[in-house]
Amino acid sequence: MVASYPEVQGGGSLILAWQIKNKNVLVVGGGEVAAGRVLNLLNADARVTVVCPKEGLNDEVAFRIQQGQVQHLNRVFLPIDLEPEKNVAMVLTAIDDPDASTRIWKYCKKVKVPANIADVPPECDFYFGSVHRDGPLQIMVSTNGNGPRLAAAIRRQIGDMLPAGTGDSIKKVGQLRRKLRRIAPGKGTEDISSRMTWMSKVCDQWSTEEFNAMDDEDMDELVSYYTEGTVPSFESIRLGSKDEAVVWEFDGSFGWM
Ligand SMILES: C[C@@]1(CC(=O)O)C2=NC(=C\c3[nH]c(c(CCC(=O)O)c3CC(=O)O)Cc3[nH]c(c(CC(=O)O)c3CCC(=O)O)/C=C3\N/C(=C\2)[C@@H](CCC(=O)O)[C@]3(C)CC(=O)O)/[C@H]1CCC(=O)O
Ligand SMILES: NC(=O)c1ccc[n+]([C@@H]2O[C@H](COP(=O)([O-])OP(=O)(O)OC[C@H]3O[C@@H](n4cnc5c(N)ncnc54)[C@H](O)[C@@H]3O)[C@@H](O)[C@H]2O)c1
Repeated sequence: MVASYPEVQGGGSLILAWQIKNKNVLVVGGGEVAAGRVLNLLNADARVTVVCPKEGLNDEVAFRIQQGQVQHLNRVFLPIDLEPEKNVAMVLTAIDDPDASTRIWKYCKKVKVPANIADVPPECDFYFGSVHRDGPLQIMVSTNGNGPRLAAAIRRQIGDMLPAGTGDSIKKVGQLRRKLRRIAPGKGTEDISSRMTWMSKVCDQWSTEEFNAMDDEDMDELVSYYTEGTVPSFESIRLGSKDEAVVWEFDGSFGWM
C-alpha cells in the first residue's frame, strides 16, 4: 500500500499563536530591538515589564513607559526579576552585552522560563517572525533563522496580495460564529460537527465582500437557516424571504468530507 500522508519535512519550527494575554513578560534591554518586542507583546495584551537603565531607553520604549503601557525597572537585569512570585511567563532579551545575555539565558533555563535571546539563535526557545496584521488576522513569516530581512519582504508581498477588507471579513465571521453558538449552544459531538459543517459551507460560499456587506440583521437572517441545514446566498439574505431564497442543499453529512 502506498501511503498518501503528508511528507514530514523536519527542520522547521512549531508555529503557534501563543495566548500571552494578561501574563507577565520580562523584556531585558530598552533599545530598538526591545521596542519591537514590546509592541509585539502589547499587541497580544501581555503585561510587560522592561528592565533597563534609564539612559539606555530609546524614544519609543521611553514613551510606552511614560504612557503606562509597560512597567519599568531602572537598572540592569537581576536574578530577583525571575523569582517565582513574579510569575514571569516569558523572557525576551535585546541587549548589547553578549556575556550578560548568556548569563540571563542560563538563569532562564534554571528557573524554566522560555526565553528569546536576540542575536543568539541557539539560546532561543522560540524565534520571532515577521507579522502581517489586519484586525484579527495575523500572518507570521519565518525563514527559520535563514534570512530575517527576507522574511519581512515576503510578509509585505503576502499582505499586498490579500483583498482589501480581509481583516473586517474575519471579524464578521467571528460575530457570525458567536451568534450561531447562541442559537445552537449544544455541546455534544453532533452539535459541534453540525455547527462546523454549516460554518465551513458558509465560509466556502461567501466572499470577503459579502461578509463585509453583511449587517447585524443579515447575520440574524443567515443563522436562522442553520436549523434547516441550508446555506443561502447573500442575495437571498438581502431579499429576506426564505421562499425565494437560493439555497445550497445541506447533504446531511456531519464532519469532514
Ligand atoms: C523577522 C524579525 C522579527 C522580529 O525581530 O521582530 C526577526 N528579525 C528581524 C529583522 C532583522 N534581524 C536582523 C536584521 C539585519 C539583516 C540580516 O542579518 O538579515 C534584520 C533586518 C532588518 O533589521 O531590517 C539581524 C539578526 N537577526 C537574527 C540575528 C542572529 C543570527 O542570525 O545569528 C541577527 C544578526 C545577524 C548577524 O550577526 O549578522 C536572528 C533572528 N531574527 C529573527 C527575527 C529570528 C529569525 C526569523 C526568521 O528567520 O525568519 C531570529 C533567529 C531570532 C529572533 O530574533 O527571534 C525581524 C523582521 C521584522 C519585520 O520587519 O517584519
Ligand atoms: N534578532 C534581531 O532581530 C536583531 C536585529 C537587530 C539587532 N539585534 C541584536 O539585538 C541586540 C540589541 O539591539 P538594539 O539595537 O536594541 O541595541 P541597543 O544598543 O539599542 O540597546 C541595547 C540595550 O540593552 C541595555 N542593556 C545592556 N545590558 C543590559 C542588562 N544587563 N540589563 C538590562 N539592560 C541592558 C542597554 O541599556 C540598551 O538599552 C544587539 O545585540 C543587536 O545586535 C537583533
